[in-house]
Formats: sequence, C-alpha cells, structure tokens
Amino acid sequence: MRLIPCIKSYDEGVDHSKQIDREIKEWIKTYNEAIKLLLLGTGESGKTTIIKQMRILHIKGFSHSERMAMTTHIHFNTHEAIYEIIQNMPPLGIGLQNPKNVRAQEYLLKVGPEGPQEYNEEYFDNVRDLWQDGGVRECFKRSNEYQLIDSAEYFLDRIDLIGKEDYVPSDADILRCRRKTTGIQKIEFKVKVPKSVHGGIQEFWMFDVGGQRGERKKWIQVFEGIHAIWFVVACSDFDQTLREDNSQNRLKEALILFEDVWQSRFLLEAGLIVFLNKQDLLETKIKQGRSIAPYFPKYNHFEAPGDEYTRTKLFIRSLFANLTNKKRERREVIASAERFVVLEASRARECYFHFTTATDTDNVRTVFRDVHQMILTHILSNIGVY
Ligand SMILES: Nc1nc2c(ncn2[C@@H]2O[C@H](COP(=O)(O)OP(=O)(O)OP(=O)(O)O)[C@@H](O)[C@H]2O)c(=O)[nH]1
Ligand SMILES: [Mg+2]
Repeated sequence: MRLIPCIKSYDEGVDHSKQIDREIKEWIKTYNEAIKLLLLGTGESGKTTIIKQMRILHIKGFSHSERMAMTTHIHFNTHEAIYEIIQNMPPLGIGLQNPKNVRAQEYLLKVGPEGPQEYNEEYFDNVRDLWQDGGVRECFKRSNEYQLIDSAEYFLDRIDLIGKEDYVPSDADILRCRRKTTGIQKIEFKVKVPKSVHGGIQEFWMFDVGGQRGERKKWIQVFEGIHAIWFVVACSDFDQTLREDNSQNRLKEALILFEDVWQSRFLLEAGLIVFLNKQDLLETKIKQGRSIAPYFPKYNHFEAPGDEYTRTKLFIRSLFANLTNKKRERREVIASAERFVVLEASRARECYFHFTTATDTDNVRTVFRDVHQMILTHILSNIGVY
C-alpha cells in the first residue's frame, strides 16, 4: 500500500502527482494490451481447475508453502467424501458388508461433517477400513443420487499417502482439490507470440468466478472489456442434480446458463469457447453402462457414428451447438475445433467447442495452444492488432 505524506512542498506534490499519472498510464497501457479471458460455467464445472493449470503451464506453479496450505483442504476433501458416502448408506438402503467396520462407521459419524480436530493415525485407519468395505463401494457407485465431490475416489484411493505426516501434495493432488470459488479471482500470465505483437510477449488476464447460483449475480462486474469467454461444462453431470437445488439436473442448468451467456447483450463482443469438460469421468460413466437417455430422451433419436461414449459426447455438444445455431449461417471444421459462424446484429459471432479433461495438464496444454492460436488470429484482428 502506498503511504502519502501529509505535508509536502509544492515540488514534492508535483513530482508525486506526475508519478501517479505515470502509473495510471502504465496500467492503462497494460490493460489495453492484455487479452482478457473470463471463465464461466455452473458450480464444479472445472473453472478453477483450469486456472490452476494456467499457473502450472504459464506461471511458476505452486511453492512449497502453497502446497502445504493445500494439505488442509485435501484432508477436508477426503473427510467430506467418506462422510457423505457413510451418511447416504441408510437412505439408499445399503448396509456395511463387513460387520467389523461398524465401529469405524460409528467413529466417522461421531466426528461429524466438519472433520476431526486432528487428522491422526486413528482417523486414517478408520477411513481406510471403511473405504475397503463392499457396502461403502456400492453406495459410492450410486453417488449421482446424492452430492459427492468428483475427487472422492481419487483421494480415498490415496489415503495411505495423504495420511503420512510428511505428505506434500503433488500437482495432480492440487488439481483434484475442491474448493468452491466465492467472489472474483484474477491471474495474469505471459505467453510467447510472434515478435510483431507487443515485442513477442502477450499478456493474458484470466478471471475466475463462482459458478453456483448465489455467485452469478457478481459476474456482471467483470463483463466489461472481455475478449473471450471460456464456458466450462461438466459433461459427466448428466445424471446429477445441483448442489444448491436438488430438483434441477446439472446439465440442464448448464444449458440454460449457456443460452443466457450466449444471448447476453453485455457479451456480444466476446468470443465464446465451450470446454466440454470432465471427459474422463464421462467416459468412465458410460463404460460402466450408464446412459444419458433417461435424462435427455432426445438421445434415443440422435444419429452419430462411434461407440456409446463418442455418441454421448457428440450429443452433448449438439445440445449446446443447437443453442447457437438459431441464426446459423455456415459451419466449418477447423482442426480439432468445430466452428459455428452466426450473424448476430451487425457482426458475425463464433463459438468453438473443445472436449477437455481439466485435471490433465497435457490435455489443457494442447487445448490452450489451439485456443491461444484462435484468440490471436481472430480476437487480435477484431481489436486491430493484426
Ligand atoms: N476427473 C476430473 N475432475 C475434474 C475435471 N475438471 C474439474 N475436476 C474436479 O472437479 C472439482 C470441481 O472443479 P472446480 O475447478 O473447483 O470447479 P469450479 O467450476 O471452479 O466450481 P465453482 O468454484 O463452484 O464455480 C474439483 O475437484 C476438480 O478437481 C476433469 O476434467 N476431470
Ligand atoms: Mg471455482
């Protein structure tokens, strides 16, 4: 924070105000040159995970102290995972398979939703025993019927590692760690571009917002000057309900929200890129025999080549693409992304689709390269840089 002296000579005052003018000019220059990206989407779609990937790919990643701070959240994620499963066994009519685990179950329920005072050996031993129980696994398989974090299996499978006193979270663990975003976060990073643009370095500002319903009224604060929206969709959510309203299907909520964003008059100038995320979880679900058809009966009439997983992901893309197609003019296929060109008022609008797994750094690196290329060629040309 800057401390402004109360008594200054005239010269000092002039110098000081010149300094402030210089700083404001510098800031405006940076603001004008930075490409501003905004991540939107419903809660738990993967926005913050993408921000974490940008830190890994384009900034310095995570320091030792940041990793250690993450341990608390990972411990809590592990607790909320096992606690939710145990809690939901009676309502789903599922019992423990091994009677020896009753004591561990009682222990966990006594600990309560907030977690233990101390994550000690006794705590981790009880969690390990429960996670190995057949009844607990059966309840886990039915987790679409209640609210369970996506990383439950990932952390519970690693209970021995997480329970160690000298545990230091890896990048993969940090990417799996779940914390709801409240308010608006921003990260800044630089990417190498052709020498002709800003001396070969392009600055990006990326904004992350909370996606749950209560958070969305804050979004408008960051709409000004945004060059591209990254709209993130959790495709594996097709058989789940919202954490904040268990009468609403998560994928249907994402479609409604996407249409609002697409039609928002505040965002007409922004490019739109849809990340059809959580492809790993979608594939696992479909390969386990679950189908999108009971939730989206139109799937029964959807014609596309490929196996069940491929057809499901193409179907989900078509649901979103149809919302942009209302005034569709033409459709072109560019490399891995499909591009829709739509006439909206006076100018063409574009919507790109990518299938992503936000927890997979290689996948995000590739997608970012494509998206970055698109941003440079399309958005920079729109604002007159190219
Ligand atoms: N397996 C898997 N997990 C993912 C993927 N993307 C995100 N996750 C996990 O899903 C959870 C939610 O991700 P977040 O990035 O926190 O979601 P968000 O959109 O920021 O959610 P809000 O802050 O509530 O709006 C985290 O535990 C992530 O690790 C993915 O592609 N695959
Ligand atoms: Mg978030």
